[in-house]
Amino acid sequence: MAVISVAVAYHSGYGHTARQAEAVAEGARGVPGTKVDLLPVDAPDAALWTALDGADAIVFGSPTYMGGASAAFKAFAERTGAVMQDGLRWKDKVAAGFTNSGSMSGDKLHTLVGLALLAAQHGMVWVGMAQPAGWNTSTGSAEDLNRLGGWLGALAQSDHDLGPDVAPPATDLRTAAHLGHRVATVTHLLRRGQESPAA
Ligand SMILES: Cc1cc2nc3c(=O)[nH]c(=O)nc-3n(C[C@H](O)[C@H](O)[C@H](O)COP(=O)(O)O)c2cc1C
Repeated sequence: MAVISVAVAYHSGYGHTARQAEAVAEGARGVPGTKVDLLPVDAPDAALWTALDGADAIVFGSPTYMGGASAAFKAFAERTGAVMQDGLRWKDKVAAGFTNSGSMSGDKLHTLVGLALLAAQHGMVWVGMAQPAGWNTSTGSAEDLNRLGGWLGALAQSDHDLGPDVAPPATDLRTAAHLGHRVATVTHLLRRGQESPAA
């Protein structure tokens, strides 16, 4: 079996989104033949760009600050312009995204849309949740997978008065792990397709 690599490229100002990133990584690691790198992007150095260049899939993650990605994540995203100008160097890599914020909605969708556009600008192949929304029936609960009902990427919510040791809650970490697992699975499928192209 071919080994594929998934990079989780994220920013976290206060540690909550870092917990979500770890859960995405754990979900990806659960797919046999998958190597995973957890990569903070707030101090981009040569090692970061080398790791991202070598990854088969990149999962972008940011807290939602003021209704969008954090300034630190945006600074990283702007620096990827050099990758785009270098002949779309990340073209055909798999991409996905996640975000965490204080409010249930918190305008998180806007952050995810920004992450998906970043991937589109790079010619990457976006993978969504492939998971129905939870907690939207009279018998549903906050423990449902995908309780916040996102399709484009994984959503998490962290109460403002709780530290990253307890927030986001386990239910959102399971949702993040689901996305990581999905990304690794799709990346393996694409790799197999590249190895056995249709006649
Ligand atoms: C500058 C700033 C802006 C924020 N803007 C939002 C927002 O637009 N919506 C929201 O729900 N929460 C907002 N929050 C709350 C954060 O998203 C929340 O505390 C999150 O858990 C922080 O993640 P982190 O610990 O990874 O930085 C904001 C927090 C900060 C510091």
